[in-house]
Amino acid sequence: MIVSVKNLVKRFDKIVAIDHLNLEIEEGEIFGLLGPNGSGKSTTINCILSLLKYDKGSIEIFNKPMKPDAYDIKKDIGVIFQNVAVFDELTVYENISYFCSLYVKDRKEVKRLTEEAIKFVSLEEFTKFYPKKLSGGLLRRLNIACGIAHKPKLIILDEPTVAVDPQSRNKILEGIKELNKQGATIIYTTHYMEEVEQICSRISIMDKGKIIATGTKEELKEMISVGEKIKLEVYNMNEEAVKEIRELSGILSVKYDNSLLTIKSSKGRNNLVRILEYLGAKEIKFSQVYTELPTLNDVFLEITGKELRD
Ligand SMILES: Nc1ncnc2c1ncn2[C@@H]1O[C@H](COP(=O)(O)OP(=O)(O)OP(=O)(O)O)[C@@H](O)[C@H]1O
Repeated sequence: MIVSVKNLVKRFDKIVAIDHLNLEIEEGEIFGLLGPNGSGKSTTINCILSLLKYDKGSIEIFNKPMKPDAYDIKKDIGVIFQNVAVFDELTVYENISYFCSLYVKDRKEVKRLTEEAIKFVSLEEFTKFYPKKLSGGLLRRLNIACGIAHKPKLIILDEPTVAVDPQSRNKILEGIKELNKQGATIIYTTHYMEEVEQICSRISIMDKGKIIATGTKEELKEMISVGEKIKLEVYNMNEEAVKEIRELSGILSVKYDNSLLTIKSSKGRNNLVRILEYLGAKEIKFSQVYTELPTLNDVFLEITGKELRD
């Protein structure tokens, strides 16, 4: 086991930030911790890293108890925090080299690893730049390079793509997949469901300090009753018709707003056929039919009754 968290409880005075949380992360996973702002993702990470004292529970990393002075464990962990943490007085090259030298003593090896990290995040043209001269996306890439240059076995990224342009975001996500291919286990926290769907092999969904569901994205979507979302543009719909569609078999909910009819149906075949037959029989005209499979937001909505919000 790479990370094992048992019964973790963390309070800030009266706020219970983490409420009896359990996590097991195995070697080779890209593990996603998905939850809205304030759900407890960063607090969980800070406890895992022994940066925060917790009230109850136990944490093991690489099958050894994690403690504030467990340097043998820490040298094999790379952390990339939400807030960029680099030195303004050092250039791109000097920053990466500095962070790498905290873990690696041999100077030649530090140079080799620094150059490799620069190449990995495509900052070759910016090695002599100071952080203040970098755009937001490039700065994030520097932050990542500083966290991974020493080739850690476990890489923890806490919301590394907040306020990043789409191009840098994709580069970051592709980079994470590559680090995983090279052998690193990844923990990735975010409130963007698309990101965990794109890269994570397993996902835990958090809300109010608790893990409310865990599985692959397919398993999570299997847990809920929504099978698909059907959207149709319909122009002459009255309340009676909305009510009758709601009563068709396999229909979970119906919303009609601004000529758009949104229907959530349960798993199973022929839901769309039944709706179209009904509209045909009632001579209700429609155009544009879209169907969507459930998203992780639907999973969150069904379990918690509220939107994950993107
Ligand atoms: N140092 C602190 N003192 C008091 N309360 C805190 C502290 N840090 C976090 N909290 C509270 O603990 C809860 C969990 O916060 P946390 O930052 O872990 O959530 P998060 O999921 O990482 O959210 P975000 O994406 O906004 O960082 C929140 O209610 C937050 O207000």
